[in-house]
Amino acid sequence: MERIERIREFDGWLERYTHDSAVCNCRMTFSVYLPPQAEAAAVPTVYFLSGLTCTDDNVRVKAGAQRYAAELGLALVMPDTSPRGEQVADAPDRYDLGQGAGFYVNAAREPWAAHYRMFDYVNLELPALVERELPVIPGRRSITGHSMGGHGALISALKNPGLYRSVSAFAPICNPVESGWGRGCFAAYLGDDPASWKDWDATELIRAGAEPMPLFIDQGTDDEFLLEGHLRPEALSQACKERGIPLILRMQPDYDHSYHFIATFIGEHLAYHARALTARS
Ligand SMILES: N[C@@H](CCC(=O)N[C@@H](CS)C(=O)NCC(=O)O)C(=O)O
Repeated sequence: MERIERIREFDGWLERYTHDSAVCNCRMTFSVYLPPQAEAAAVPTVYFLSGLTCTDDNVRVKAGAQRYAAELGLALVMPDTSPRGEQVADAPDRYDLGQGAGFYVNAAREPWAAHYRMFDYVNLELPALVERELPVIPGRRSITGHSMGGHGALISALKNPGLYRSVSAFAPICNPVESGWGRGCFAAYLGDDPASWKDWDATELIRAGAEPMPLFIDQGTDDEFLLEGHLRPEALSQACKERGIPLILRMQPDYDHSYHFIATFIGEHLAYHARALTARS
């Protein structure tokens, strides 16, 4: 991998890398924040998966996460949201399909399947690379994300029991098979049979008996995408109740969908992950 940027921040380093991805079959970019503690010893890692229209850049400039990561001694890995490049299929007139909208699934249908394998990228290829090349503790990972990335974080944890010490999400798309955003992407990437979509939907995975794991979610009550029915935390909450999965769902009065909302609560999410990551196992 090639480092293309290195910025001093809170006595640690905000870095950006590009690398050839065998999984996505293209060059990928990601950012990582290494806290000051990483200069003395390897540290645990929190992955942050971003939402529609984002690159690795949005969270690192808007969430204010690095100050907390520096205090807590956590590395933050911030992947891109899709494969990129001229040879990668896209829907240029759509913000919610194609590049910037990988939806953290492995596409099964062309033209998408050639590159859109973000589930394997964020859960397999990227952690292997990060843990080989950077001062992080192998296997000691937690995951969070926003909106489409909150959906990505939830399915990553639910489909890979034991891979993450903890999972949280900001305004996640909880039940994409029932949301406009999810249906649009799933039909394109996975095919016309909605039954095949359920394997990539947190609420459906829980209904189908996913291994119990505590879930921690913050959701603003004034989020326009909540009000339009894209997010459906109530469906996830109901599934968790039926299956005995511990869910902390905090409905935060008056907050919207933006990074102002994320910036308000990111410190609490990182502290939650730090507790799980430093607990004796
Ligand atoms: N209104 C947005 C919809 C997409 C959106 O709100 N994206 C969220 C994630 S779902 C985001 O984080 N956008 C980038 C940012 O706020 O920096 C648009 O049309 O571009």
